[in-house]
Amino acid sequence: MTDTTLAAAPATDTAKGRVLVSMRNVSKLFSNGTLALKDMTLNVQRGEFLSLLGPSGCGKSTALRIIAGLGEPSTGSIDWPSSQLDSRGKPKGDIGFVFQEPTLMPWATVFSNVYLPLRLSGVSKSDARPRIMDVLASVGLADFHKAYPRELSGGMKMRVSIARALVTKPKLLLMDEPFAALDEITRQKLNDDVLRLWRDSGITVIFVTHSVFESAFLSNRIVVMRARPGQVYSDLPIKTSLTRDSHYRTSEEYRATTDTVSRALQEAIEIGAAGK
Ligand SMILES: Nc1ncnc2c1ncn2[C@@H]1O[C@H](COP(=O)(O)OP(=O)(O)OP(=O)(O)O)[C@@H](O)[C@H]1O
Repeated sequence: MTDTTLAAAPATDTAKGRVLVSMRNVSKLFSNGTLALKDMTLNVQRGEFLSLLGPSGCGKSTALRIIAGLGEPSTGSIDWPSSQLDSRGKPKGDIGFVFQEPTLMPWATVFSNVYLPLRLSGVSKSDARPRIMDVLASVGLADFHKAYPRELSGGMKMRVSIARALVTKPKLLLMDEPFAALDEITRQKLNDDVLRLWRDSGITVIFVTHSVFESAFLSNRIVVMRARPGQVYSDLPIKTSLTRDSHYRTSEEYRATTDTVSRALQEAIEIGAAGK
């Protein structure tokens, strides 16, 4: 007996205390006149694995960067209802970011790459060592701490990038198409690992992807965006009673989920193309 619950709309529980971060009526107009986001409102709940899915150019990365504080909204606001904020209104040390490129320092070992965010916040190497070795073990790279990036495969480099994002123990992990450049088998393996890390740590994840299959496998909520202007088109809770593993990938339930998400994405693409 399967239990897929998919509904086009309200995954937005706005109960205070459960919301980690809110985008409130966020618009972004770039200086070249591109309106990347218009009135985007999104409440991200603690502990969610939320995927932002949408056609190229719909503003997924822009939304993620604004949440991370790497860009400012033109209008609207980002609110952190229950986080301590620094003097610039950003949450203190609460965000890890993984980009599509692993962006490792080629001259530094795996250990030193993962140490970087701790070094920047003044943690000594000896204090950092146990945390670094723990996080490397959690991504399966404990034996590679002395290796250099050139000695690693693409998937291993991405694991280092994930370890570097997690070493500060952030509450929120933002991932911008992290596995798009990897082959399918490596991607599936990393999907399994990210799910395990999410389950074990209780961290909140916002994951940007173009892939219906990846988002349906990973997420407990998928926010489908439309383009021109970038906005939330559909908000889909993804529930399953099955363990998300290799059996789930071939299950009828997963197929039904991907069908529903594909339909929502297709509608979002058509509405964006028609400029409605
Ligand atoms: N710095 C910038 N200056 C001007 N326009 C920008 C800038 N960054 C993004 N844009 C534009 O804003 C829109 C949204 O871009 P964004 O990268 O957020 O979309 P996306 O959904 O992440 O796309 P993709 O899936 O292709 O990565 C696009 O039209 C893009 O060209």
